[in-house]
Amino acid sequence: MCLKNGNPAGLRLDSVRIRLDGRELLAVDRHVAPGETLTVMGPSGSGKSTLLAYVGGFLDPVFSGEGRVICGGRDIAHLPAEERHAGILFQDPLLFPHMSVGGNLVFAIPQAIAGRKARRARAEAALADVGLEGFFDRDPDTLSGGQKARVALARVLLSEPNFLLLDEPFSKLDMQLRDQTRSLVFDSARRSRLPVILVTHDEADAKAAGGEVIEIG
Ligand SMILES: Nc1ncnc2c1ncn2[C@@H]1O[C@H](COP(=O)(O)OP(=O)(O)OP(=O)(O)O)[C@@H](O)[C@H]1O
Repeated sequence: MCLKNGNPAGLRLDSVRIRLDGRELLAVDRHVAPGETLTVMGPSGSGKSTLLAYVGGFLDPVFSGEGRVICGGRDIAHLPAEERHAGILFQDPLLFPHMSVGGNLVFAIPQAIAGRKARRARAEAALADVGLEGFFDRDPDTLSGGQKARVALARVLLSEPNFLLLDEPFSKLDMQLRDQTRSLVFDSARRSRLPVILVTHDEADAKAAGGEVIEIG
């Protein structure tokens, strides 16, 4: 299930509760509208990344999670990660080093889009959208941190996700790049009508995201 034309109903976290060693780590009830960002803040160890793992379908089995994650009108909380179509950005862009930038992007395009030329054209357009026209044949190791972050964003958007999960994606960028990359990410999410959950320690990230901020822990 991949929702075309954005995610019209947004994302609902309905009575989400996560426990570790029998103790409640976090409890969240929230709706994230299409194109909006829910920012999750809280001390180190409070469970912010764990919440993203629950929503994305990659919760470590040491945790027990319950509660519905409603996306596209159905509860996806029990689906395997690959059926949830989460677009995920971490601190490190994690591009495949043995592939070109273009290879990394084409790899993310859904199989339903057939034909080498069509797939390449999509990847090139996505690169242009993030200000990296002409980078298709570059080796990822030759890119700056900010350029890698842009490629990672282009890759996530090409995968046609239903929502975005962002785990401190700007924290390793220098100040100026941080501002640019934030704008690019949140503008792209708004344009694509994607609900976003952002985990951060940085108030400036929350401000740039512009949506509701919750504190856990
Ligand atoms: N595999 C694991 N086994 C046991 N405990 C774990 C495991 N992974 C995480 N934890 C614990 O679960 C709690 C929540 O971790 P999590 O990474 O979600 O916190 P966080 O709020 O994202 O922290 P930070 O801000 O430091 O990234 C922490 O106390 C952590 O030590």
